[in-house]
Amino acid sequence: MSTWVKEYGKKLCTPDQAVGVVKSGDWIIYSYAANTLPVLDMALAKRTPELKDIQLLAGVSMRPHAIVKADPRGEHFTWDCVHFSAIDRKYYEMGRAFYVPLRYSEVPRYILENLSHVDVLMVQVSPMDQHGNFNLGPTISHYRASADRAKTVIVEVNEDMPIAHGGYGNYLHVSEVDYIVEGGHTGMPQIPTTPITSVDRQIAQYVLEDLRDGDCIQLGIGAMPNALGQMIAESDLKDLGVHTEMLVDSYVDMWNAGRISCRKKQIDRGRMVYTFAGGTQKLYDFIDNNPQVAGYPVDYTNDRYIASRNDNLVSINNALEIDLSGQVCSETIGPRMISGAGGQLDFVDAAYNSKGGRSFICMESTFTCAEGKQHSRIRPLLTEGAVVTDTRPMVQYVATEYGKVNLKGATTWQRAERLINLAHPDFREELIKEAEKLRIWRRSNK
Ligand SMILES: CC(=O)SCCNC(=O)CCNC(=O)[C@H](O)C(C)(C)COP(=O)(O)OP(=O)(O)OC[C@H]1O[C@@H](n2cnc3c(N)ncnc32)[C@H](O)[C@@H]1OP(=O)(O)O
Ligand SMILES: CCCC(=O)O
Repeated sequence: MSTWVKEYGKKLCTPDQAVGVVKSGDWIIYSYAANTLPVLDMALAKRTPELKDIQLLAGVSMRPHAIVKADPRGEHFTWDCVHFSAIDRKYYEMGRAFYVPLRYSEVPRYILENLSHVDVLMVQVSPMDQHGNFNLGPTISHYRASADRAKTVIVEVNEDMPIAHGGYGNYLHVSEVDYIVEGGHTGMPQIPTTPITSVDRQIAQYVLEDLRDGDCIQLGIGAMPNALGQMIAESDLKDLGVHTEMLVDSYVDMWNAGRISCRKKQIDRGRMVYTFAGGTQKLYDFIDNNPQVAGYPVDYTNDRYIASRNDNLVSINNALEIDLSGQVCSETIGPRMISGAGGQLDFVDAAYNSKGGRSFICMESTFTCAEGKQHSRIRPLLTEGAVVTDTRPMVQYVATEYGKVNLKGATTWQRAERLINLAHPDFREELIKEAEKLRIWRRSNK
């Protein structure tokens, strides 16, 4: 029996024994994206009545949590989230979740330097290999920093987790783990691709026109960037590279269609670089034991200097609204949290700083609310309480279904004119009147 198998045996315990280490007042690094903790979550939920003031650091939840069901009012566990998914948004609407305003690239440093204490890391892993390594599967993100900082490391083994190749930081070794829980076959969360609308296709078409063979792409979170991924798969582009934050199903389609080779990249040549992946089984099967994908910690993937070492880096991200001066809000509607800053600003910055790089902010020109009323996403001022995700000097191209414009170096009147031309025609007259009041409308504008 190898040393590592013996060590595994000593650390193996039941879920209840493992969560027994948690005490009131602890900070726990908890589930993130496809790294869910179905078994430890159930065990911890059973301890709800006896625990107080537990801080859970989580994000981009892809499965609902037993501890939220056991504590719907948040009297025992606080949900501190670095990015909201639709599930986290529900917790927030219940008054149950809080946001940590951060650029995603900064999360490892936040864990290492800004949290007063990190008591426990709970992380899902694939089964141990013969060298004593537990692979982190599709979520590398901030787990290396978390293991470095946490006083206690608990792993939950999922037999269904793919083995993801990486640059560094994609394994934990049994020697640094305190408790091992065997979760059996708990599957991977399945996130279906959102159907592509005709408006998504129109917007994506404007970006597609600007893509060139050999570009290195980053597609952001949400429906629209993934529509573009589908359209790239159907195009005749070739030798695309990938240096991104989130890997989704459309990258598999682009790969299978022969659009991606990563051969023109300046770093990680031949490899699709990402920090977390979420999608359907097709994506997890693609990652499994595939040396052409490389998972890295987020302070590598999203670092502007590292990402922009790739020439022709093109970032394509979605937004919720933009004001006439070019300030972009992608995370709130007024004061109401929708998602988070994520890696949007990281990649807007990195793409612009890459030789030949370009950054695109894309959005449908309108939003139809539950009452059936249409609202313009291009607004004179951002909705009161909205936060600025990308400051106006950072923003380069903006696209809606009415076209695309470049805001870099544009004056305030040029910005107003260009953005009003991207608005739905029903709102343009009103926007011009407001621009006049804001003194950003030039009489000869059209
Ligand atoms: C991932 C990478 O590789 S890097 C960086 C990418 N990261 C980012 O860009 C971070 C910021 N961006 C985001 O989080 C996303 O792109 C978003 C939120 C802008 C768009 O994401 P999508 O999933 O396409 O958004 P969607 O249109 O489904 O809207 C999300 C929610 O906001 C609501 N919403 C959207 N616009 C409005 C609006 N104008 N008014 C009210 N509600 C709105 C929707 O109804 C939906 O709510 P629900 O799911 O609770 O019912
Ligand atoms: C933080 C993960 C998601 C995003 O960047 O949008």
